Amino acid sequence: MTDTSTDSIDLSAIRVALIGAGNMGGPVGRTMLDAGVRPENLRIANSIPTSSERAAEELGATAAASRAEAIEGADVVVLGVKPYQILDLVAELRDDLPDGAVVLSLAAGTTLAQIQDALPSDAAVARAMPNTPISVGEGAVGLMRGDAVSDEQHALLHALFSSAGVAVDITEEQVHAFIGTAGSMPAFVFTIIEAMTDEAVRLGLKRDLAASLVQQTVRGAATMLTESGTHPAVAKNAVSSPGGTTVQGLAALEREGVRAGVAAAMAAAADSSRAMSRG
Ligand SMILES: NC(=O)C1=CN([C@@H]2O[C@H](COP(=O)(O)OP(=O)(O)OC[C@H]3O[C@@H](n4cnc5c(N)ncnc54)[C@H](OP(=O)(O)O)[C@@H]3O)[C@@H](O)[C@H]2O)C=CC1
Ligand SMILES: O=C(O)[C@@H]1CCC=N1
Repeated sequence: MTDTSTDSIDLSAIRVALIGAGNMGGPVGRTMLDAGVRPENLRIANSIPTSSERAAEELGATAAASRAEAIEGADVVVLGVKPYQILDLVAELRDDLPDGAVVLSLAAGTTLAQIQDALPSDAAVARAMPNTPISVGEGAVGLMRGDAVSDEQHALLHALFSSAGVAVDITEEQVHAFIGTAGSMPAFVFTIIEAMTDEAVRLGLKRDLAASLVQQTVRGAATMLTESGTHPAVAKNAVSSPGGTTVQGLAALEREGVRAGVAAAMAAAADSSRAMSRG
């Protein structure tokens, strides 16, 4: 996985069509606005005009009257619909795609080759595997580049995700691991945070305090590892006094199979991605 410099790419004249601004397309639109795309140059088309208008208002972008209108003159066409819809959408847009536009699919489990096959052979196609924390600039994006994507288009895609958190190039084989580790991971973390918060309430803390303590501790632990480069096992040992409270909790975690549970969740997401890609 590699990082790409996005220094000095001016996004103020770049036109983006966002077809499908839902739970993931919405944050993708937001991060592109944060990176410098102008609101009038981010045109949104959802399934029906009222939905496009609602999404555009929420993001501070522009609603298009139709999918065809959204992609007119676009430099980048982002496809944020569900995987089962994407090839029909590509077939619908095929004849109206502007020359020089790069098609960027967010869909899990639909390969570059499948999208490329539905388009003229010289069409530039890329995939992005984002996660929802890009909405706060703390997400991760894996970018997959099709053969017809030029160096300039590739740099443009990186620039569009420059406010997302981390954006790295990955291969389509790596995307399965990437989904387990980043794309689906927020849902696993949210579930664990919910469980910790509920238990803090059961132990007697008020819910507001419980929620803020759990979030602060999870955020703090992650920041500590990032900033210090310390191995998690070393950081864990520094919390664990001999015969103290932490070792009792850690022994319970191991007994309950938390490590195996986390690994199984990540592997299940990766396996599901691989199975979807096989069709
Ligand atoms: N959610 C996540 O965390 C992640 C999702 N993804 C991928 O992102 C894609 C979208 O997922 P998600 O955002 O969760 O799904 P949502 O259901 O939240 O959003 C789908 C969006 O597509 C729109 N849509 C549906 N049909 C059409 C159409 N014919 N033309 C234009 N827009 C249409 C919907 O509009 P309307 O509301 O009007 O129906 C909605 O805005 C999927 O392919 C998924 O694999 C990738 C990484 C993470
Ligand atoms: O659940 C899904 O299929 C999508 C892909 C990664 C996160 N959400």
